[in-house]
Amino acid sequence: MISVDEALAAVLALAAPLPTETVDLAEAAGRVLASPVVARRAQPPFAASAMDGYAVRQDEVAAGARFRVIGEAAAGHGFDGALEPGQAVRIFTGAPLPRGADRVLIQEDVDRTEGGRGDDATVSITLRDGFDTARYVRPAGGDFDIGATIPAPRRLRPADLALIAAMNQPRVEVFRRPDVALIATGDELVMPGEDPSPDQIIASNSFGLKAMLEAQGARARMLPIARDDRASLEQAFELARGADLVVTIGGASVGDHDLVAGVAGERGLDQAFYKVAMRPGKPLMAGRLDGAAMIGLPGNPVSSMVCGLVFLVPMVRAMQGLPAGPMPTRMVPLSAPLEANGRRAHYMRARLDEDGSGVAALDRQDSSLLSVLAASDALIVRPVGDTARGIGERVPVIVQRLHD
Ligand SMILES: Nc1nc2c(c(=O)[nH]1)N[C@H]1C(S)=C(S)[C@@H](COP(=O)(O)OP(=O)(O)OC[C@H]3O[C@@H](n4cnc5c(N)ncnc54)[C@H](O)[C@@H]3O)O[C@H]1N2
Ligand code: MOO
Repeated sequence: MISVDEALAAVLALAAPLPTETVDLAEAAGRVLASPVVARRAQPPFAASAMDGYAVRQDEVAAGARFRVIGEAAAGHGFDGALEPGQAVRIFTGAPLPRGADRVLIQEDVDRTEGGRGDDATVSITLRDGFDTARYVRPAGGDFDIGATIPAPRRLRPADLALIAAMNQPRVEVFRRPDVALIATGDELVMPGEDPSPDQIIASNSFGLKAMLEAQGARARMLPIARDDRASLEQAFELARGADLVVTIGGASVGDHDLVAGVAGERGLDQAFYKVAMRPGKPLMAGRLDGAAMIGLPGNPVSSMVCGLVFLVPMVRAMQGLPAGPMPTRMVPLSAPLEANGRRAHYMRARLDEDGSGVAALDRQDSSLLSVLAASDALIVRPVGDTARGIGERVPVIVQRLHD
């Protein structure tokens, strides 16, 4: 049995970054940027008004000052001329500031007077006492300048997409999504909604894993359930061809019906390891098969989900060019004591206190209990041989990601 760290290093060695592709910005949410984005335009490209009001010269601003309104600047339609002393231009939010102006008076602060008729019509404004002293001018390039750069790799969030659009870049280069084939194995399994015989149960693991992997940017294909015979498993491996990562679920242990390692071996699996010193998840297997990475997950539902989190998530992240490494942990004080740990690293299903300031392991830790997993929002990571821990001691915790 190897350690979790050794197993993680071995699976990450199977997970090189995938080739890149160029996609429309509208399709890029959640993808990982593969090359930096450089602004083709400054934002704002001109000094712009931040408010609706009147553009004037800052050095003329004083309570009671009067200005003649000589024109209008709206968003998308600037004022062509230049502002002379004593003049103002009606201006709206987002409009370019006229030449000569460097201050905007908000319309709430002025009294407007209209005089004359026809060609002689004049509009003037007078600044009231107690006016707002802010300048309300957004300088050119105040958000970003031409050449501003978003570095890669980076998972593109909604705000990034808005920023890239503002930089006038309609497409981005991203890493290809990992294609993951999920193969559930076992005569006891039927799909949800089907009619199980008394000896059967519902195949649940692929649903949790699919959601977990897709939340990380992968595409996960659920292949038909492979039965506990060679032909059925062979067929499933055939259907998995072309995937970047093939994940089997179950059939990994030592029972007479546990066929995965045998069949994968006959198909040329270059095995990296079998069995990891962790709980749950001991009978984990990894290797390379037909040019793809292959991971054999244990069948117990919590084992497969914990292994998914500890190994598959880092793998699909690395395949998308993100830094390769373990799931991040946070040190959180215990709000209930823990017994000493044994010879396998233990990933204990746990709940954070309401305010996140403490964490307690749930009572039942059997690896078949999906209801306990679903009630948890964290995993306490117990190293091999960890001593008993008391209330208030800080322990490493993987937070939330089971529910992402
Ligand atoms: N003599 C030993 N027996 C077992 C050992 C061992 O070391 N010696 N290891 C145990 C551990 S730890 C685990 S974990 C399990 C894993 O075994 P397998 O990977 O071979 O899994 P199965 O036997 O196929 O299934 C285990 C359990 O999980 C259920 N299952 C399987 N697939 C699914 C699925 N897609 N959805 C829902 N549930 C699934 C299956 O029905 C079994 O109940 O082995 C121990 N035994
Ligand atoms: O190590 Mo197994 O994965 O307990 O359930």
